[in-house]
Amino acid sequence: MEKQADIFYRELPKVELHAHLNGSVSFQTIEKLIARKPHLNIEHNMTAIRNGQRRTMDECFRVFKVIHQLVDTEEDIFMVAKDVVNEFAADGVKYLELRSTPREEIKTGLTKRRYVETVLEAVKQCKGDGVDIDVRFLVAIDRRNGTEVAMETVKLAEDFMLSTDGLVVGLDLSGDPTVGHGRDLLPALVRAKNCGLKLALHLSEVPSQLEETELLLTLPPDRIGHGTFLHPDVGGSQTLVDAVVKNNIPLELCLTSNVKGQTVPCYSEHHFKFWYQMGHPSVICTDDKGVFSTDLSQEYELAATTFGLSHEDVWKLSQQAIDCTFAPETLKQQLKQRWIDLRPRVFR
Ligand SMILES: CNc1ncnc2c1ncn2[C@@H]1O[C@H](COP(=O)(O)O)[C@@H](O)[C@H]1O
Ligand SMILES: [Zn+2]
Repeated sequence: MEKQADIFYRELPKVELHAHLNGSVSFQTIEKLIARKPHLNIEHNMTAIRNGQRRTMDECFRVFKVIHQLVDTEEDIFMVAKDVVNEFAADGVKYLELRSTPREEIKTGLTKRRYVETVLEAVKQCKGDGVDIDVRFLVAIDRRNGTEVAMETVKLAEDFMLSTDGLVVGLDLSGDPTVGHGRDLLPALVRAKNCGLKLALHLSEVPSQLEETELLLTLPPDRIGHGTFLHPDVGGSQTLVDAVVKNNIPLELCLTSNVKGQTVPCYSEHHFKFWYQMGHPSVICTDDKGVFSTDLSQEYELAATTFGLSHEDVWKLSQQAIDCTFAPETLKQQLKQRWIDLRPRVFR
């Protein structure tokens, strides 16, 4: 991260609903990982996209491969997860839904089950240390891996949902949007929905996904990641917009991710404007705070300065995000109370 957001945005209590674990690894943590694995010859410019830089989506997905090389043992995952949770807390995030793709690494003996357990152990340790943040986890399906792996992932998520006292709340569908098709993943997603896992799906992140989005909206998902190409002005359709509105599906919007990944030409043309003006539930998120060199305070500040939002508007935006979480009702109520308690400090 290169520039700090104004104090109002840092002190604003925030909810982060769209954060990929390995995309959220900070410069400092990358430093520690590089020191652990000098033989990989990985440099910082291979793991983060600095301000003013742009990458194609393809290049973005190559960055994740580099980070995955650096994060391939239980120890690495534990450290990364702890650091990421602490960093979000330090940025004023009070509730975080973290997502990650369970990975098997034959070389190091890492299994998908241990992968998830390790992330959850890190989350619990943070809680035990008194870090001021509530964390929940979404198990991610990488769309490139197809039908069978998706189904296995759902089964794993289901097991964890039942055995972790509500820490695992749902499923994410992510991965390179130019690879694979949602129709192959539909049976796994239907199963997930039927067993009570909440669904946060990356939809229409690139222009070519109209048909897939139409299909996956029939589930319907509980939240949509990006939804960049849903509306008719950018090649989507009114039918898609109507389906999202009718089902009241919140959108997770990640300004810097979309601008740096070049699916949106500039901040002022971000689809936040379209959905926010309609009064549709829209949640500002980071996506990959490490890779895109940002944090949630900065994303709120960027939304405010780009679209002329007052501090009061920004406050409402962060408060309304509570209702878009997959947290149980009791936790939502506690969070709403926190917002009330913290307000005088933020507006002093
Ligand atoms: C930029 N837009 C994006 N679109 C789609 N998927 C993305 C993404 N950013 C990240 N991921 C997904 O998250 C993984 C890295 O974190 P984890 O190893 O799971 O913790 C990536 O490999 C990709 O599958
Ligand atoms: Zn994402």
